[in-house]
Amino acid sequence: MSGLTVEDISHDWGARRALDGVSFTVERGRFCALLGPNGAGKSTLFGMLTRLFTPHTGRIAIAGHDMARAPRAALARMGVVFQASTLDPDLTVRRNLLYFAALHGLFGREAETRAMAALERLGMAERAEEKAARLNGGHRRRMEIARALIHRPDVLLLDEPTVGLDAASRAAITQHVHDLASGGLTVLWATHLVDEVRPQDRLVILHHGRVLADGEAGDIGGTDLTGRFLALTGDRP
Ligand SMILES: Nc1ncnc2c1ncn2[C@@H]1O[C@H](COP(=O)(O)OP(=O)(O)OP(=O)(O)O)[C@@H](O)[C@H]1O
Repeated sequence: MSGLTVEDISHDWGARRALDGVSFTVERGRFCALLGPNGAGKSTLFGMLTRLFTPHTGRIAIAGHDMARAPRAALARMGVVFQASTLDPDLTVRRNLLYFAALHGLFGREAETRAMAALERLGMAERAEEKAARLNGGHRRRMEIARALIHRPDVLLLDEPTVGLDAASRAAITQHVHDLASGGLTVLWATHLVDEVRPQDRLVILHHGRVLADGEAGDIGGTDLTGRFLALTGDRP
């Protein structure tokens, strides 16, 4: 069973074709980078994957659950970190997670245990009682990732999760999420930053709504993924 299946997905914003027959699958427990320049269609695809809107054609499946036929099961197996922050700045880190746990029907000791375990995984346990507003951008992102894991999803989707972070925070979060994939989580990581992709990652390059390359990053980019990416997307420096 694949972790994530995207089959022949298209979407138009008015006269503009944002996605044009996009297909790829991600094996379970794999880190997949969805790499594309601004306007490639990454956020539009995330909207489809999270059922913000429904594709008219094609098929999406999350951990084997078809999004059209079994949306509740599919969404229950998915954790999402959106591009814009959605934390409550006035609540503590722990309370933010407990609030989210309640949305998944988790309460009491079970919710507390899961919240602390998720924070532990992201190296955030010692921040549990701090208000979210006091955290720096990198720690806020880690907290959002911890929150997305609280219901133990099989698939984690992240839409440009390092935007606005400094180099050290970017590297730390990229490493944390690679570690999660090594632990069995299927990850789809949307980015326009080539340096977040590692040779052993699964890589899908999206440009003008089309998949231009799909395979292992090392095979696609060789020793110069940046050069290959720029050549494919036609944007030479
Ligand atoms: N709500 C919308 N209404 C109209 N057009 C849209 C809308 N959202 C996106 N688009 C257009 O669809 C295309 C794909 O945009 P999308 O935001 O999905 O790309 P992206 O890869 O996420 O880009 P970015 O990295 O800039 O976020 C672009 O041409 C964009 O202008």
